[in-house]
Amino acid sequence: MEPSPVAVPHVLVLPIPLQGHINSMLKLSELISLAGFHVTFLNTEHIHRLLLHFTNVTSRFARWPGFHFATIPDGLPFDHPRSGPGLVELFDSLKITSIPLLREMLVSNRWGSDVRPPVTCIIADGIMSFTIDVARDLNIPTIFFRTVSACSFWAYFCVPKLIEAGEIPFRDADMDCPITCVPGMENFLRRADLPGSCRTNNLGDRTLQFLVTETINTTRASALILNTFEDLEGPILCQIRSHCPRLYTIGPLHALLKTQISDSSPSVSSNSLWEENKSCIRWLDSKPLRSVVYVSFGSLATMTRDEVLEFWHGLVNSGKPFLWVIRPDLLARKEGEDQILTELVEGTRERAYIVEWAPQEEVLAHPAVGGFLTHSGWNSTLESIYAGVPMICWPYFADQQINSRFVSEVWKLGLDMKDTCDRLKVELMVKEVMERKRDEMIKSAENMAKLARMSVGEGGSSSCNLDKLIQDIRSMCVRASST
Ligand SMILES: O=c1ccn([C@@H]2O[C@H](COP(=O)(O)OP(=O)(O)O[C@H]3O[C@H](CO)[C@@H](O)[C@H](O)[C@H]3O)[C@@H](O)[C@H]2O)c(=O)[nH]1
Repeated sequence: MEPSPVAVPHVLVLPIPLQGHINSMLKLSELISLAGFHVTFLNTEHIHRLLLHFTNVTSRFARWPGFHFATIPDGLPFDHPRSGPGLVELFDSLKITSIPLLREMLVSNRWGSDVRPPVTCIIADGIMSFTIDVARDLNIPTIFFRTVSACSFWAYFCVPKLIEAGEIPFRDADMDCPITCVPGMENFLRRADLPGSCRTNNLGDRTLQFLVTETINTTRASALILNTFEDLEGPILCQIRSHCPRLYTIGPLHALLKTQISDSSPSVSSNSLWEENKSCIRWLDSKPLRSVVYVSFGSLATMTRDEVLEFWHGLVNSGKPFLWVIRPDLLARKEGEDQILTELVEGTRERAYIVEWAPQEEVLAHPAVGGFLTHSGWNSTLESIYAGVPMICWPYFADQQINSRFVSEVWKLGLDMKDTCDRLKVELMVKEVMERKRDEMIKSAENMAKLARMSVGEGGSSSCNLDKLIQDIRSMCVRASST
């Protein structure tokens, strides 16, 4: 009997409810919607409320007739912080709440309708491997999207090998000691550069176990999507392909979206969970070419009062103007410490601009920005690479530790100041990037930006891989419906 053709695939997109993940998943969803697919984007109620409040997602996605949002509870009380130490509770609660709900909703065809077929494919965040078990029972192919760099993915993948070789747990406190068991990184990787959770003496550490298991589970998925590009991480991608042969690199995703959807200016495509303060663009307009240091530590990092002060003094002493994003929850605040923010604003009125959240892509594309002091989150790193802005890296946790090593040692796009936080070092790093090494840094940043632009342009690797992904989703759905 002829298999019944599936006219239009229906993809269920399942993000982790955190800014860096939601942002990338929404961008991917727009690209898939552009191909004419039905897309259901499953948000937690909490994240959906924030998105509706701070962005124009409803009107923006209205242009895709096949796209719709759906929501599920995350199982936590309304006022739970869902960040910092609360992240573990979020993950635990998601697992307990989501698995039965997801199964029930798929079985009852909750997201299908007269005009929308049942779900035919799932694209899940790559650290939600429980999806595979649910989907497999229902014969639905699952593709994983890992929102981190290929280099950090590969390092997590190699952790069992590192344990077997006795490289972790570390035998002493020498963090410069070379790590030799991650193929492709033998010449430059040190203990200090391994993803944050490897810095433990307890191999049963929950975060380490979780990330390693989730990474290895990727081999069970039908395919893997990474937000990176071949010219940036080619040698590491070869290593990953020997375990996950169906690998689509479609980064930088924000740039691919811009090239595929011509009216997608940065401000139009914001997926921010905080209110963007656009007044900083006017402030940047008044500053000379490449004179400003942009400072942001992403959506999750927190800092102590002393760390904030060291950065502040270092930046002020560098003599450069700076634009600093200080999220309302950046400071691990204790009583009386709110005062510090007022002092910062007052003390830097001449040369600095402080906002709670910025339109980051627009800031990085601004000609006045000459350097980016960043926590090395993967989205920020890619956005900086695409904009051709050299980086000063102060990694906070997880993948950021290895991203910063690649930025400084492999791609030569900036400097890595991990594990230090003192005003002299900050001042020195800023001066290196903005003055002493300025020309060489700008040259390599511009070269890499050019490669990034080529990868998302017509015939570029990421653009072709997106086409291939779209075709493969169609064929996966036809195959699944015929078995
Ligand atoms: O004022 C700001 C600050 C940030 N952003 C955006 O927020 C995102 C931040 O993402 P990222 O740089 O990846 O940092 P995190 O929010 O910390 O991301 C988490 O998720 C990333 C992707 O998985 C990981 O690489 C990080 O380690 C993890 O902390 C980026 O798109 C920024 O453009 C803004 O729009 N405005």
